[in-house]
Amino acid sequence: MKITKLTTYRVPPRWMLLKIETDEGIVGWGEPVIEGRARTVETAVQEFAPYLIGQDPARINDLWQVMYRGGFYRGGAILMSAMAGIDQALWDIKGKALGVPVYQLLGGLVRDRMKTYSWVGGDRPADVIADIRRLREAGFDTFKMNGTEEFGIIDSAAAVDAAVGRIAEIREAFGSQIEFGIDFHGRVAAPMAKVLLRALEPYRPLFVEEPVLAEQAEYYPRLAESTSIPLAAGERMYSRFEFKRVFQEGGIAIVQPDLSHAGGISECHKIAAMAEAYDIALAPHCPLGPIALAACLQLDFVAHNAVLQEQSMGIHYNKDAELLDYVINREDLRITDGYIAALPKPGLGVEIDEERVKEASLRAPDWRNPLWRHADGSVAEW
Ligand SMILES: O=C(O)C(=O)C[C@@H](O)[C@H](O)CO
Ligand SMILES: [Mg+2]
Repeated sequence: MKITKLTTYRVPPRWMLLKIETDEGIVGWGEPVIEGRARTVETAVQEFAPYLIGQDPARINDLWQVMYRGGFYRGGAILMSAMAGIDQALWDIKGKALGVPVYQLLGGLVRDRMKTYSWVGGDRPADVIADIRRLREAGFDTFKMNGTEEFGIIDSAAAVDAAVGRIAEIREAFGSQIEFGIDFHGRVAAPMAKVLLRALEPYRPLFVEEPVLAEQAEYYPRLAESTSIPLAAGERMYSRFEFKRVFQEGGIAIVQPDLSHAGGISECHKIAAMAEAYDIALAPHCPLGPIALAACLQLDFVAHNAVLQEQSMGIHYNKDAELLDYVINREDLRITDGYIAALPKPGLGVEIDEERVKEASLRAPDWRNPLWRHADGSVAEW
């Protein structure tokens, strides 16, 4: 079998889907995208295309190594996202060619269903109580929300009280009937992370995510020493070579690689195994589309340490399109009582409605994340 064509579709809300065709008519789909840099990743995918066309799609490991080591400059958000989507599509092709789901090619199921969580509250997490009530009726009992709005390197007791007060209201309203992660989203600098973590301690969040920016990873072990709250990170780390330093230094209890940013199924499968060796839980990051989620689930079903899966249903970013808008059979990704069952279909387990994708690509936005500023006019972390 030979790769014959790569076609990228940028689509609402902010995703990009990749179709890889072969000379035997088998087609694989991937989701190479960095939110806010779709066109840049699209160019990176098209730069890989001349080498890939004519190659045997079954040789995923060699193609991955060529894409990674064949460039003198390597790694990083753009290239690893382009590679991630290509890798996902190659696994989709392999599974379809052999007539099995990808998880069968990775050693088979370690679980029958995977627990998911739902976002609440949006960029400025004001009224999350109503969101939680609505989603509990849909069967979810685990949630994630942003922990703060703009937050200063050093900030006020009032800003801390505002962040903590919202969490106190949640515990007051639901007690221990629900679990929730708090995403600091990199908005909190190291000096205030310790203050916030200590103030949140009494409300026992399931985890705090990105307690500091990924480029401040050296703080993870020190922050972990200061709190019993499990710390989570990974969405802005792009290869096992980045994750290994975090594993060695410690501090992270839950690792959250994004299968559309960190080199795809091949790379994240290795990251998951490394994490297991350090007794670190896996909770893949996935605020994206159906192919990214399907790729995550293929890993979740073979990784012993997988504990939670993010999915973007109803997430505040999904304007003009929702998680399941581009799949033919929405039942493939049905969430029942907060769980998704193992996807039985060959490949990644979802079938893409290409006509719908083509039509939507005519409306593709150039999504950019908001640019926030502090009251003094200086740039604030979003
Ligand atoms: O889902 C998460 O955990 C996030 O932090 C959302 C962030 O990744 C945005 O997708 C960036 O545009
Ligand atoms: Mg996050």
